[in-house]
Order: sequence, then C-alpha cells, then structure tokens
Amino acid sequence: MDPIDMTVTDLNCEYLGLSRLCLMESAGKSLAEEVGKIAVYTFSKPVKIIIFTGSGGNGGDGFVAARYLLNRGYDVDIYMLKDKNGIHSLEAKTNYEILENMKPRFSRLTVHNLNTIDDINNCEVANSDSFSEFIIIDGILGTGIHGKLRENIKRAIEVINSSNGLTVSVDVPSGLDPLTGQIHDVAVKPQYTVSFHKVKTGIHKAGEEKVGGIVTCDIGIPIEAEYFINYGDMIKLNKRSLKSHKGNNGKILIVGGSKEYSGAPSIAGLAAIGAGADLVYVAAPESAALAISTHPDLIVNSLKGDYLTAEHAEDILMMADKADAVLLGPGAGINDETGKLLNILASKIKKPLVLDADALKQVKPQIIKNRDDVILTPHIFEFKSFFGKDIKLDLDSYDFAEVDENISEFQQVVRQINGAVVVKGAIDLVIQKNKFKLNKSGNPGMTVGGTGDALAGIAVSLLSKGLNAFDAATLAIFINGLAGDEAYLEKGYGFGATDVVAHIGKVIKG
Ligand SMILES: NC(=O)C1=CN([C@@H]2O[C@H](COP(=O)(O)OP(=O)(O)OC[C@H]3O[C@@H](n4cnc5c(N)ncnc54)[C@H](O)[C@@H]3O)[C@@H](O)[C@H]2O)[C@H](O)CC1
Ligand SMILES: [K+]
Repeated sequence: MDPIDMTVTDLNCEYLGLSRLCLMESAGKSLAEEVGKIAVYTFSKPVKIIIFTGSGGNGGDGFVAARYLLNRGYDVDIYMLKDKNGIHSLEAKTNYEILENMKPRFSRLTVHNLNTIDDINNCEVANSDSFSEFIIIDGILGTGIHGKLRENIKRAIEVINSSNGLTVSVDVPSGLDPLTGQIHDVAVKPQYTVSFHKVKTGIHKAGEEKVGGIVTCDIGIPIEAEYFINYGDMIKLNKRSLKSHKGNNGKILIVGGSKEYSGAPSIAGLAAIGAGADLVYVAAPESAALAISTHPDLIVNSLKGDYLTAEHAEDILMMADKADAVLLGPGAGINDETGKLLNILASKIKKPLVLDADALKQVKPQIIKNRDDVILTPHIFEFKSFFGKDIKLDLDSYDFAEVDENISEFQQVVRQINGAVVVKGAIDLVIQKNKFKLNKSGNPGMTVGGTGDALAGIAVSLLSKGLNAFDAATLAIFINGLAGDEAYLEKGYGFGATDVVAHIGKVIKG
C-alpha cells in the first residue's frame, strides 16, 4: 500500500468513528507483542528495551508500546529525539503525556531527551558495550518522512546501526523512502520491521537486507475504510502554490455542444471553474456557441455549423495543444459526422482526457484502451453501450449495496481498457485496472439532468491539475456528490445541476 493511501485510510477511519488515537493504541500494542515474541525467541533472559522516538506518529507507536512492554516486566528506556514541544502528532503527544502522568512511576521506565548530537553520542546505546543484550525499537521516522534527514536524526540512525542491539523498526526503517524503498542518505538497518495494516510499497520494494524480517499487524482498520471515498481522500488535492499565476492551475478544453444542447458544455465548464481550473475553453458549433458564451467565465471558440464535425478537427487539435486536459462529449450529439470527429480527437489528443455523454456513445474503446490517463464517466446505459452489448452484467438490477460479487464482474469488463471508469449509481463505483473505490456521497436528487456534466467538468479540472486518472475520478465523484448534498439541504429535491455547480468550490474548501 502506498503511504499516501495509508494516510487517506487512516483519516477515513475517523469518519467511520475510529479515531487515530485508537489506531495508535492498536499499533503500539501489536508492536509490543511482536517485540515480546522476538525477545523471548532470541534471548534466554529478559533484556533491556530502548525505544528511539521521533516527532510524529511513528514515535507515538513507541510511546504506546512502552506501556505494554513495562507490563511484561521489561526495563524500558525511551530516547526522545524531539522533546514534548517538538511532537507534531496529536496522538503521539497524548501518549507521551500518559507516560508523564505516570509519575512518580513504579514502572521501570526512564525517559531521556536527546536534544543535541552530543547527547546522542553520549547515550548508552552509543557506548553499547555497557550492556550485552538489548532490543532497540526504531520509532523515529515512518511514512511521514520527507526531504533530507536532519543532522540529529542521521546521527541517531548511525548510532543505532553501529550498536550491537537487536533492532526492530516501527512501520518503516527510519530513513528509508516508504514509497520507493530507496535510501537517499542513511537508514536504520533493522533485524525486523513491524508494519501496520498493510506493508507499505517501499518496504516491499526495499528487499530483506534493508528491512529485515517483516511482520504485518492488523490494527482493526475495517476494509471499508480503504474502499469508501471520504474526506480523507481530499488530501490528494494538491495545494495551490502561492506563487501560481494565471493558467498554471489548470487550463482545460471542453469539446461539445450542438443545435440541441448548449447547457451540457456550459455546466461542465462552470463545474471545472468551481473545481479550481484557471482557464476553461469551449469548442462548440455556432448553433450553441452564443448561448454558452453568455457565461463570461467560459472562453468559447465558435465553429461553423450546427454540429461539430471532422472538418473542425484541425482547429480543435490546436486548441487542445494549449490545454492541460480535455473533456470530449457534453451535448455534442450522436450523428455520424460528430462521431467521426470525436474518434479523431480521442486518438490524436495526447493530453489527459475525460470522455462523457455522447463521446461514450461514439468513441470506439480500442482508440483509448491503452491509455491510463483517460476517465470515462458513464451511467449504466452508457457503460453498456461503450463496453459492448454482450457484457453479461445484469446492470439494470445492479445494486451496489451487494458490493462483492458485482465488483469483480465490473472489474472484468473495465479491464478491457487501462483508463479509469466512474460507474454512476446509488453508490458510485470507480474502477481502474485492479483498483476500485466506492462513493456514498450524493442523493437521489442527483438524477436531475446535468449532474453528469458537472461530474465530467470536475474530473477534467482535477486532471488538469496533475492528479492521475484514478485520483481525479474518485475525488470528482465524491465532490460532485457532496455538492449535490449541499444543494439538497438548500432546496430539497428541487435543485438542478446549476445548484450543484454553485456548491463545488465550497465543498472543496471544506
Ligand atoms: N495505519 C497506520 O499505518 C498507522 C500508522 N501510525 C504510525 O504513524 C506513522 C506516520 O506518522 P506521521 O506523523 O505521519 O509521520 P512520522 O512519524 O513517520 O514522521 C514524521 C515526523 O518526522 C519529522 N520528519 C519528517 N521528515 C524528516 C526528515 N527528513 N528529517 C527529520 N525529521 C523528519 C516530521 O517533522 C514529522 O513530525 C506511521 O509510520 C506509523 O508508525 C499510527 O500510529 C497508527 C496508524
Ligand atoms: K521507524
């Protein structure tokens, strides 16, 4: 599991009512149990346990484990590389304070503050011939590592590696990149790594000589916390950099509109603005262009005729060159000429793409099947028409409530392509290759026309900001549903797609 997905899952546990403090208690207890087993297995008599702690949750796990190890009769020394005021994680601070509140302690616990490199050089472990057998628990850095190791942390890692203690790393050997498994500077070389919930991707990649024996402990995270999209997923929305200037927060092109439909591209464009796109261009036939350009936020390129056809391909391809992501389809119409154009564009535009509505009825799957930067946003019937009539899924009665067996059937079908597919329903389903997530936000009022256009607009906006197809799709469906829930609170089932669009910015702001 990638570290960011672990963080998302941890946060989403909170929304299930499972606090991160509970998770830390489970993690620390499991850690103590594993260390207890290793101690009994390796040493003939009780040994001293030394816990190095950092300033985040990793250290917090160490504070928790100390309590359980003390109850097993071990002598425990905690070496804090950051004192109490330096502890960033709330849960870790709570667990540190519990140890403080135990004073005057009966337990054989000693807490040392290693504030300087000298403290580290003079600590017992650095002169470890003072006692023969001991276990070091490395609770310095886990999945929250970023950038260059600070000097004191680096020194502590070197002291740990040069000691003769049996080392157990918490979650990730400190200094090892939890995503890539690389060591950019130095890292603890543990005999064991005790990981929680799922092994982090970097641990998997690093190999045994870097992480030692791997133990993965269940800490009570329900599988639903991984699969239901929730506010935790919002951490993937890259923060707008302060020095950003016009256009570098996403330029998008929407290709759509026709004599019959000018609303769909307008709603999609306004939704894209609501999701933070900087510039929204719309390529539409003159029959729709005037109506769309009544929205001053949208930059409309009016093309000759009632419908978009292959003769417009060159012009549109030039517009696509200037965009960061492109949405094909809203309101384009389903005549053959338009179909020809949409297939040309889907094959020639190399920017991240969203195919929605009429593009799903017209574009042939093999044109986009090998691309993983494409998002499809079909409702059940568009799903059927895109993936071919012969799929055996009984879609009409599909009830996402019985998730299991249906998911694998959908995955079978979606596996025909590399892109991400959002299957809209009472519970929306997002699938890309072997990944999937379910969305519970939204309400029955979302069946009103145009909410699909809003979804497509949010999706293309997030793609334009650099999110990958799966993350953009999952966040788009979640945000669209939240905006619909806000619209429902305001107007009951009397809300329309423009009401949904009006709430997008607010739900993202949070
Ligand atoms: N579901 C789970 O897996 C759980 C994991 N838990 C533990 O929490 C940590 C992640 O905690 P977090 O606070 O996000 O980060 P870390 O403790 O890994 O470290 C961040 C801490 O360290 C400082 N820091 C970051 N980079 C550097 C650097 N290059 N040099 C020096 N210091 C650095 C930063 O300031 C932060 O304060 C996870 O690994 C698990 O051990 C939860 O306990 C339970 C659920
Ligand atoms: K660690």
